[in-house]
Amino acid sequence: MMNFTDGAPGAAAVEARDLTVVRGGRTVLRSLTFSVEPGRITGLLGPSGCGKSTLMRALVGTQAGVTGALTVLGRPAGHPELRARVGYVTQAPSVYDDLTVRQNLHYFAAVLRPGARHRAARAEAVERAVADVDLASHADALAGNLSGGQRSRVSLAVALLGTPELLVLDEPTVGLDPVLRRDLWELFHRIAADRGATLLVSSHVMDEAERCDRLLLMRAGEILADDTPEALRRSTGRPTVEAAFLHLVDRAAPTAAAGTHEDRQEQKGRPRP
Ligand SMILES: Nc1ncnc2c1ncn2[C@@H]1O[C@H](COP(=O)(O)OP(=O)(O)OP(=O)(O)O)[C@@H](O)[C@H]1O
Repeated sequence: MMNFTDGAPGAAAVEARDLTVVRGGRTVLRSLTFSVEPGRITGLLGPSGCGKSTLMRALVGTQAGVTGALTVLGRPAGHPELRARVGYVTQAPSVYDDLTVRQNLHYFAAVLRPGARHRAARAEAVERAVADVDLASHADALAGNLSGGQRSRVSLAVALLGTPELLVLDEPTVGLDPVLRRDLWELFHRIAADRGATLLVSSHVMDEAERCDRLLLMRAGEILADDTPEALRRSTGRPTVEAAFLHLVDRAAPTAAAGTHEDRQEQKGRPRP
């Protein structure tokens, strides 16, 4: 995979050009070109199966079958230097059920910053992350005894430990009640405003689109629109981002059908990874 030259100050947090991903012999992302502004919240929205998780996996360097150019914080996606600079929260909470919330965080903090000399800094980072996700009252509860939403927040706290410059969050609000969803979005905005971090947040809930600074609307492995919520509503003449998205889907329908045919042509000559 190619990469762009090192990022200058103010450069895009993510730059993709002709980014294509083939999974199981099928092209699931096709020739995407976009950039993600630093210090802002970009929403990655689209229906189930459109390729949001695949795109996020490509960004953090865990996806095979990636071609094109993909640069993250001035480095090729997956570069070892990015491990401490990028926080990634998968859809399935990745926490140890037999450890408490605090023990989970101490464990991951030790992986990030091993050694006795970092003990005080680790303890501070753990307490800050617990407070960030509003789990202080459950800090000593076993992760296995938490609700689904609470476990998701532990995962998010793990990603916040290293104060990452880029946070990649795959559907972080799934299964959360409206109050928690609102609180989490407030936290995302605080992280962007106070720390200057860049957030890429996926969702298939269109009302969450209105909370983002910028949107990448996806469908069937393609980007339908890359704009602010306001500009999308204005350019489509629709009152909500959801209505704008549906309008764009209807307009793009013939192209998507053509893409399916291309898929079939591509599959003929391609080895299965
Ligand atoms: N391991 C795999 N092998 C082959 N194809 C896969 C694999 N995992 C996912 N896919 C396909 O890749 C496409 C994109 O999947 P992806 O998980 O990125 O979508 P998504 O937009 O994140 O969906 P959701 O919102 O349901 O999580 C889908 O068509 C899916 O069937």
